[in-house]
Amino acid sequence: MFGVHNPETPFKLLTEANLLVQLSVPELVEKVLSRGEGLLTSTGAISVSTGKYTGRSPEDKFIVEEKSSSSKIDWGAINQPISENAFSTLYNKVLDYLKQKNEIFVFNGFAGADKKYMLPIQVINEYAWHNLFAHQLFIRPEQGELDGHSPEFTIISAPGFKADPEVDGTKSETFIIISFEKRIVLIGGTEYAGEMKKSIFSVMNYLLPEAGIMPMHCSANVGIEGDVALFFGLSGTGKTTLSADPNRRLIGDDEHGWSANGVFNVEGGCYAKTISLSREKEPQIFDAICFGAVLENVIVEPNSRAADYDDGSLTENTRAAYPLEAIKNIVSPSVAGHPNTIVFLTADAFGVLPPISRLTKEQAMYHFLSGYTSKLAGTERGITSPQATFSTCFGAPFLPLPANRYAEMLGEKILEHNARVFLVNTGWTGGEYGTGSRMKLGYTRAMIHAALEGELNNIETVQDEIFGLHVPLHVPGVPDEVLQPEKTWADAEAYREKAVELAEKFRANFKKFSGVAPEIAEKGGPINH
Ligand SMILES: Nc1ncnc2c1ncn2[C@@H]1O[C@H](COP(=O)(O)OP(=O)(O)O)[C@@H](O)[C@H]1O
Ligand SMILES: C=C(OP(=O)(O)O)C(=O)O
Ligand SMILES: [Mn+2]
Repeated sequence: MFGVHNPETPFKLLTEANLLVQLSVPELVEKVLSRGEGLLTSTGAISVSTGKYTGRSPEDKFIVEEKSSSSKIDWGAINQPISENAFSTLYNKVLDYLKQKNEIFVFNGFAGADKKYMLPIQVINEYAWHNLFAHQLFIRPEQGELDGHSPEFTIISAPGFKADPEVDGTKSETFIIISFEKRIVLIGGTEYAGEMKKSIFSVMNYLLPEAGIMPMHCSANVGIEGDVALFFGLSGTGKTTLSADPNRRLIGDDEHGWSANGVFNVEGGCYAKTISLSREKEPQIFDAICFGAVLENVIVEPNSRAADYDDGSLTENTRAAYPLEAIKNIVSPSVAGHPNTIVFLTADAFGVLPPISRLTKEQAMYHFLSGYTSKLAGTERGITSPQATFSTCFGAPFLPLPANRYAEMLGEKILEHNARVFLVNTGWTGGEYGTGSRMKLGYTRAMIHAALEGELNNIETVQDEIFGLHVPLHVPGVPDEVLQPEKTWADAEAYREKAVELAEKFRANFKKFSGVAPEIAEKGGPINH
């Protein structure tokens, strides 16, 4: 649909090698096992460990500085430039490296479930398990859909190839490079499979706005009435967990587009965090980890091959990848109408934001732009405990264009479809990280349930004195005192100090949005005292 065919054809350059194209799940599982890449576990999932890189590596991510895209990119710490020369040298080295391999795995499929906006993609992998991951996470072609399939973006992942920063222009042995002109994502040095899915998300964040579609870092599900809900949030805030709901059909757990027709999933699978996973608390996800699923860095008991989800010894960022169909109640294909409820998930490490509050239109814009949350342990290299961050659109690491571009689109959509917006703190309560505790999942689920059922539409709220948020006094299934952060802290003065400190951070951060309508900054943010 984006009309540009991949001008480079890495696939053709690789014909000397042994290309294994479009292997089925059982064939890939056999390859993973026979090549010694992973183990079979007691549920039939395969388990792999990724070595040194167990989360994304944002410092090693680059965009090629090219004429056709350069002026559009929001260059900076997130979108770091690399020269065309450096890219093509590395690209040729990676291809030469892959040509030496006896087996290379190729998946052809799509990103974007709405047929009108589907992006044909190709994933070329050094490892069988990465190709299985691609098969489960991206959209699998249906019968006949590959006739004439011509990739408009190609991912090449060669983790065994290590760059030499001195000569290759990278920062380390690892690199994740997007060339929008050549339509290639080149990955080396890291085995963390999440880089592949999040690279295609970055690509969609570049391509979709040009087609008038809003790309979103959110999960989505739909109720029996056809009511669609979106859950925005940075990694670990609960998108996957909270969108898996027995009463609602899942559209997708992480990446969506919102077009004039409604929302659609970018992907064909889910990528759940599995730390402390239990059937009791998260039954849908627990049961989805069956044959064909991929467990990353989960410790497996050597004899019984049972996964020990409580063991975080390799990383807190243990993961399971499985196709959407592994969840029982899904929408297929993953497209639905316009959302009427939008939830912003924030994991507040300060422990001062209310567990749920209803946002005015100005607050919705303010909080979307601010994207206040925490980076949770393990998802990015070097993050070992929750770190407060302002991540615009709750997905700053994946946005190649300036933030306002996305925020304006959301603002228009919220107004046009009159969606109600809630801010939900899935992070800390009763104190900051270290003294307080993580919000109970059962309470968060009850609050989300009430919000989605419209039970919070016309109820009594109290306005939070520091952030100006409208907090419900009662939510079915949640003790009243849990709803008011100051009541959960042992020391009210300590609470106030922390809250004021966070409000200051909000203000300081918001200064960077100079072009924003003044009423958003004035009416959307913390109250001036
Ligand atoms: N109150 C809560 N709400 C949501 N998730 C919670 C909560 N408390 C603990 N968790 C845990 O936090 C993690 C959320 O991860 P996940 O849903 O995969 O996030 P995301 O999809 O946004 O990256 C899960 O391991 C979940 O069990
Ligand atoms: C996979 C990731 O995020 P999420 O948990 O949001 O899917 C990630 O940030 O690497
Ligand atoms: Mn997720």
